[in-house]
Amino acid sequence: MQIVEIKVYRMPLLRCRTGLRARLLLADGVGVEGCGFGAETTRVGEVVFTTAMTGYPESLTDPSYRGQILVETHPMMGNYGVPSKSRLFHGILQDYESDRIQVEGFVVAELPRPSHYASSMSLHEWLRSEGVPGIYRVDTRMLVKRIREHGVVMGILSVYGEDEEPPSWDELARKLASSKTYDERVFALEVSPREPITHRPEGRVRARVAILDCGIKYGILRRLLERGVEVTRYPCTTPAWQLLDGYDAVVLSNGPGNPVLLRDQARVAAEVATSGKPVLAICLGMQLLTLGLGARTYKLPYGHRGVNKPVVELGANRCMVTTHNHGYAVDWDSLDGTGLVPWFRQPDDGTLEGVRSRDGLVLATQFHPEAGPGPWDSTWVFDMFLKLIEKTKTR
Ligand SMILES: NC(=O)CC[C@H](N)C(=O)O
Repeated sequence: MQIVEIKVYRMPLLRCRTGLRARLLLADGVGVEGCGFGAETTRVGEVVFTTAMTGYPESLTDPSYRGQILVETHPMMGNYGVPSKSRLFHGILQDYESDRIQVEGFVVAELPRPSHYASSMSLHEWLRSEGVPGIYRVDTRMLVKRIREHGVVMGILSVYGEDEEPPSWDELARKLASSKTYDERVFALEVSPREPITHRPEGRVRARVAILDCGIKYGILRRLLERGVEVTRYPCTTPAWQLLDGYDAVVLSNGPGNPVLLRDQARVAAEVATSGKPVLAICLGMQLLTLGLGARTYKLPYGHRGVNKPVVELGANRCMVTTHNHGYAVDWDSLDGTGLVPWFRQPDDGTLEGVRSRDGLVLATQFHPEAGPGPWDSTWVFDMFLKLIEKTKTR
């Protein structure tokens, strides 16, 4: 997309504590100047926002944010620093959703100094050590309003030293125009493991589950391991027979990017879903499952990202507050003939938030029942999955 005119917004910048400045340019011509933090580098990504008020270590390491520049609506980020990686849960990092920062860039209004007993470093140090740029002291309300009204846009974020010549807006515009858009890139293969990885629970093994790992959040592993499930994560390119061979059930993971680019994975999802074994599909997993069975997905104008999103369980007359991170959704009207029925609905915009198979063996949520971060209202979905596994094992 060609930028016709650039309009620059600046907050009064007295002094940047980090000694860095930053420029963020959106593809619609909005330029924002602020203080920089993290790495002195330039990155391109789709600019999206989350309404989560906390849980930034989990959001930043969520592989589903790959390819995106994340704006936080909550005005202060970094208050409790960055959790130490020595905190483990069943051998998995306790406060992270993967081993590294996944976002392309981070946009926050204010970056306070951290204070917390479990903090090992500041947000600035963490982003710098992982080569990720950040910008603070910017009007994130203005950015979010624009995205909400005009939809998500591509953007470019550049961090430079306070005494250096800033990259020109034209140069940033040129780099942005020559980059591929988010929707046409396949990110899932970048965050998927190269080889199978097995994690064993502490204590008795109640079930063995194979995961089609297209960028799984560690929270899903934690919720399975604490229930006595041994999990084996397979690369996103694994055929269905391997996921079914010797396992009690299959999990189709969350992951980044446009689901329609993952045709082979959608076929695999449909095969495991019709195998007679229980299947739990989360977020991208639900999109692959529904696509594979003949439904359609579409892009939401500005997505659902937050830890404070209501979903209504259809037929049960109850509502839960849940964690979301999705830019695409499944079309309600395309479920006919798939063997799937609606399960959850988002009451704000009516988005389909979950489906189940008619025989009840396949459970799929568009939201994140593992809630990392987020309220634990929906972790019972994992108990339901375990009950299904136990029922089918003794059949
Ligand atoms: N969290 C996810 O799995 C995201 C799925 C997909 N990439 C989307 O944005 O809709």
